[in-house]
Amino acid sequence: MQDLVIRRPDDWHLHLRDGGMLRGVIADTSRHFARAIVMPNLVPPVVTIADAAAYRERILAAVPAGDRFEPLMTLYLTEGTDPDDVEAGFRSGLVKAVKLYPAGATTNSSSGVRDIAKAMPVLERMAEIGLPLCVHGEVTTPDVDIFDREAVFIETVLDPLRRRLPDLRITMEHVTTKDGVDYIKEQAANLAGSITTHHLIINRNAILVGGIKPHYYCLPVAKRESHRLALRAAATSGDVRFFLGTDSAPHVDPLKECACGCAGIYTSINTLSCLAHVFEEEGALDRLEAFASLNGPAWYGLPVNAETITLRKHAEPVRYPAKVETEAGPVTVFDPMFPLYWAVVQS
Ligand SMILES: NC(=O)N[C@@H](CC(=O)O)C(=O)O
Ligand SMILES: [Zn+2]
Ligand SMILES: [Zn+2]
Repeated sequence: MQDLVIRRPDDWHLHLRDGGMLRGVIADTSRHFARAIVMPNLVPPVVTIADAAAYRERILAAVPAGDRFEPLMTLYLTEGTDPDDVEAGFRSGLVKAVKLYPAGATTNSSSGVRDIAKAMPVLERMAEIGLPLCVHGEVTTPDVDIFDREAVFIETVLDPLRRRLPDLRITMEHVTTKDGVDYIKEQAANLAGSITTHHLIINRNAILVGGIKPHYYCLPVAKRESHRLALRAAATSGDVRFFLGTDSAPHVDPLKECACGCAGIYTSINTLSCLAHVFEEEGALDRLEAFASLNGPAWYGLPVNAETITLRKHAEPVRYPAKVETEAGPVTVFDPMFPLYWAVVQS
């Protein structure tokens, strides 16, 4: 038996959904994580500070009694977003980031941005006041191959945006490529990247070899092995610019197991077990705390959590349910395809 004590972690990219799904999944996060940056891609999306305040209340109402969990709210950037509303949300402390979804890039992104020039007044204001922009970094151009969409986004959208607004603080979310890792490392300031648990574990073979596996399909789609290795090196390096954003994205099974399945992988319940496994494999258990608990707060200008959690390595594999049952329906849990020995000791 081996114990590892780390500051209580936070999740810097999380989908909690709403209603019965929210009630079904929130405990898997609030059990282990103190805070999470909550994605605004509901239907309809969380666009205004009034939407965010109301959503925050619904989340808090769903947190199990006894858990202390702070949702960090984001606004969904549209071409009509009002800079004054965004600034008011930032000043009040409610809004911690604004999220850019290129229209059509991912789940519930149809209200996102088609022409970034139209969002410029908001982005300029954010650069002025220091409010971070979180980006789903993929182009949606039909002639760009799905495996190249992140690299092309960096070149054609992100880099020009950074040149135009160097003071804008940008989180490149769910980085999936070596190109993304390298780009972040090259920058002197104002750019950081979140990395998911599953992109440290699977490459694209998981989706396609031996039959099509919808529960390994997410966006950005997992890439080839060399990219996974670059992500692992970045996450376990201790570099302050990389931190955990699980992108745990629950969908009910019927919406994934069908002819046109949704993108999203549900990892909240076993993320910390998976991460301890990965960091141990990389000989970097001593850097798990930086990735999961320290680098994110530093980037978002928030205090590190005072509490700690203990991860314990057991002699026998620890078990997780294959599915989480919610009022909305069953949600399949991410299967890392190897046994997990680490688990959080419940206090
Ligand atoms: N990651 C995903 O595959 N899906 C996310 C959207 C997103 O983060 O792009 C979702 O909301 O389901
Ligand atoms: Zn995304
Ligand atoms: Zn996401």
